[in-house]
This record gives sequence, structure tokens and C-alpha cells, in this order.
Amino acid sequence: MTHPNICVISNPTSGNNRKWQARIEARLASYDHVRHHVTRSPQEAEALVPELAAMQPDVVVINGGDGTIAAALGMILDHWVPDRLPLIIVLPGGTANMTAGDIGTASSHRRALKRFFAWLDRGAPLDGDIRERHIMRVDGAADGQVRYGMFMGTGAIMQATKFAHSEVHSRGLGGEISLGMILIRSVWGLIRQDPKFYQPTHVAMRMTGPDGTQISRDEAPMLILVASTLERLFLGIRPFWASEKAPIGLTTIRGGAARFARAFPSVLRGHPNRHVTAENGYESFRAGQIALRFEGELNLDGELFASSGPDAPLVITAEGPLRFLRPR
Ligand SMILES: Nc1ncnc2c1ncn2[C@@H]1O[C@H](COP(=O)(O)OP(=O)(O)OP(=O)(O)O)[C@@H](O)[C@H]1O
Repeated sequence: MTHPNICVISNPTSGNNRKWQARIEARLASYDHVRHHVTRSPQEAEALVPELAAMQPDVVVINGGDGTIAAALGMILDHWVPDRLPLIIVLPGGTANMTAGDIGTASSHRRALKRFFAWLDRGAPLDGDIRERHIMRVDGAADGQVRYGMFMGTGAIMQATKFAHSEVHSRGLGGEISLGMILIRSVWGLIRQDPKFYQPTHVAMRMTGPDGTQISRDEAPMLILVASTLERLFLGIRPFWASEKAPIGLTTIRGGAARFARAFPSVLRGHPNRHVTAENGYESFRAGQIALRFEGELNLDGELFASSGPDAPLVITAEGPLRFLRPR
């Protein structure tokens, strides 16, 4: 039987991988057509990817958290010939695993690995459940680094992230349930306007929507700003409701947004109720490129970094799409 060429990139430092890495390495070593590369830093991955691109594997498997997946996808887009991109499989080796959740492979790391090995044992068929997703390239950070990601947020997302690091992930809790706990605590803080959670960031926006239309918003305090190329974030949350076709969903909730407690559940479902209006401070867009001017930090797939301030925009551009296979 001829097998597709498969290469696996594992980040042994990602949340879930810490407990499974040795077993994964031992098991993968028994497949001749699978090459397993363990990278301990983004720099190691950067050195590896051109070599992989030259080998043209049919499938690249990324076993890591959201940060590892996004970084690896960015490197693949940088080094592969655009019309010969590999199929991607993601294994939820991280802590939050939002990307794997959207692709449908994150019910649990153990189950995803079981399904992946069963797929290898069946000869690794390349047809099946394939989903396309774009990735966001982010230029204009204060440190000058170009980054890639599939989810970004600022405003209350930053306070929620800090709460997550200090109170939730530090206790070894991960997965969708931990994200749900962080969400409930943060929303409670926002409803009560607790300053630990309620800290709007002043942001000016300009974006290129479908058919090249330009949309802009003057600087305003943003309570929450999220942008993503994922369809579903976690626990069925899909906070994007613009119906136009463009790869990046962007939703903003202004500081002082009216009727927050009544509006927010419908925002999370992506089915806005009558309180969710631009006048009340809620907007959702779709765009191919977004430029944000603000002073502050943002979270891109779990990595925190600073913008360059109001004079230099942070530019988010959709790239791809990449094709993700869900092994069954
Ligand atoms: N290919 C790679 N190999 C090793 N480390 C990497 C690689 N790509 C990114 N990193 C680093 O790994 C860290 C991110 O880890 P990752 O997102 O995989 O795990 P996590 O934080 O446990 O999971 P999640 O983002 O799902 O919560 C960052 O410090 C990043 O710089």
C-alpha cells in the first residue's frame, strides 16, 4: 500500500503535550512514512520549516497549542509554494486548544490521538472531513515582529487573560471548561463594572470589507474587541454576526455599551437580539484586512504583546486559506 508522506511537528512544552510526549514519540517512531520533529522553540521550528517545504509532505500534523499551530501555519505560508500547500491536521497538545476545537479535533487530547493513530493504521486516507480556514498575519507590533494567529482580542480580553494566567491555567486547568470558567468570571466583572475587568481601551479602526469597501471608526473606548478567522471559539461561542463574505470576523463592544447583561448572551451566540445595535455600542464586521490604532496590549492565540501606539497601526491581514483534515 502506498502511504502519503506525513510529517508531525510537536511542541513538547505545550500544555497537554507535557504528559503525553514520550508516548507520542514512541508510537510515531513505528510508522515508516511519518517523520516526527520535536521543536522546543519557535526558532527551532523556523529552522526546520524550509527543510520540510523542500520535502513536500502531503500532510503536516501540528501537535501543540493555539500558539504553536498559528506559528507553524505562518511558517508554512511563508515557505511553501502557494498552490501546493499541504493538508493540515491539528492535535490539541496545548492548554486552551481553541483552533483544534473549531476544526473538530479537540474533544480531548487523548481521544484526538486515538483517532489520529487509527487513521494512520487505516493508511492515512486524505479524503474526509476537510475544513478551510484563513490565518491572520499581524504586522506593526511594538517589537517589530510579524506574528500569525487565528484569534486576537484586546480590551476586557486582556483582563480575562491575566485572570486566566493567575487563577485558572496556573492551577493546571485547561480545555473548554476552563475557558468557560474564565468567561463567566469576566462577564460577572463586566456586568458589575468591576475595574479589575472593566478597562476599555481606546481604539481607532479602519478595514477593508468585502468587494474592497472601506469602513472606518473614529477612536472610541472599546470594552471588548475580538477578531478571528475561526468560526467557533469554544463551547459553541460564535460572536460574529455580519453576513458579508470575508475571512476575518471582527466584533466590538464599546465602553458604556447599553443593556450589556441582556445583550451579551446573544452576542456570544452570534444571534444578536434587539439590544445589540450600533447605537447601543455593539458592532460586528467581516473584513480581509483591519488596521487598529491603539496604545496597549493584545492577545493573539495566547501570546501577549504590545501595539506600537496610536501613530502606527497594527495591521491584521487574512492569508490562506489552509485546508484542515479531521481524521476519523
Ligand atoms: N513549533 C514550536 N515549537 C516549540 N515552541 C513553540 C513553537 N511554536 C510556538 N512555540 C512557543 O510555544 C508557546 C505557546 O505554546 P502553545 O500555544 O502551543 O501551548 P499552550 O499555551 O499550552 O496552549 P494554548 O495556546 O492552546 O492555550 C509560546 O511560548 C511559543 O513561543
